Amino acid sequence: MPVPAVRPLIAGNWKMNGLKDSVAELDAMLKGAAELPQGIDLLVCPPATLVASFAARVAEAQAGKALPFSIGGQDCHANASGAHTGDIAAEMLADAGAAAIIVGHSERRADHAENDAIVRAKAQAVWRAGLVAIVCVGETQGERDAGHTLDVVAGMLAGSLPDGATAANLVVAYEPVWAIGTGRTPTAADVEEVHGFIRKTLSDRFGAAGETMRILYGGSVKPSNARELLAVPHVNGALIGGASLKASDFLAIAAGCP
Ligand SMILES: O=C[C@H](O)COP(=O)(O)O
Repeated sequence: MPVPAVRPLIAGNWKMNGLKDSVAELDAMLKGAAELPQGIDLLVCPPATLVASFAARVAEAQAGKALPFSIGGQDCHANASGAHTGDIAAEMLADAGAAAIIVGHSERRADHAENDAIVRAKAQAVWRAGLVAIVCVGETQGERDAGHTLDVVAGMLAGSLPDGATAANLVVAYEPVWAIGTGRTPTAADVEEVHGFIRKTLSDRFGAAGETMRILYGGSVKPSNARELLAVPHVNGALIGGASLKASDFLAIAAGCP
């Protein structure tokens, strides 16, 4: 199928890393972002404790400038408020200045027993708060070895994506679980197969909107492999864990956008 021109998104997921003094890394990212080629969106998802201060810092840096940089959350509860000790609502992240929220990351699915129905409800919560949902899908090593990658991804997309997705409110991140934090990545041909499959699935379900929804690749993306991965058809950016903690690596990956 034709490969549409889609504006890339380079997103950093800091996971459970970062303290107040990590603002120095954010400042370095903001400085470097101004020097990147035009047309690349950047997003950093720090721990919830840093969302408000980081968003304020980004807003300061953007004063009078077109700097496509935003701050996001890493998870949210499906409800807007209530008796859910330790949880955070999408509305709270929006109030703190987040523009997007990751839902359905494999670490949430594994550590917190989140299934597709829960992920779907969370994605709806993200939209209710007016933010962009970044929904993660991906197979385990065992599923890949058994030749079930596309079936697993199809099932996760069908179960995790709510109706009503548009190119503006949904980003899909393909993250093979076995590639996360391991230094191992699928071949470019394997990434192309899965991203092409996701594109077709999105187009079949959401029509024209599905043709330009961003599909990110995530799992051991580094400056050394970013250029090759980002050049794969239907790879519209990256969701980066470890390498997003260091401004120089994050910026070098972004510079690898075709
Ligand atoms: O959300 C990000 C992914 O889990 C990738 O993490 P990683 O770049 O450390 O492999």
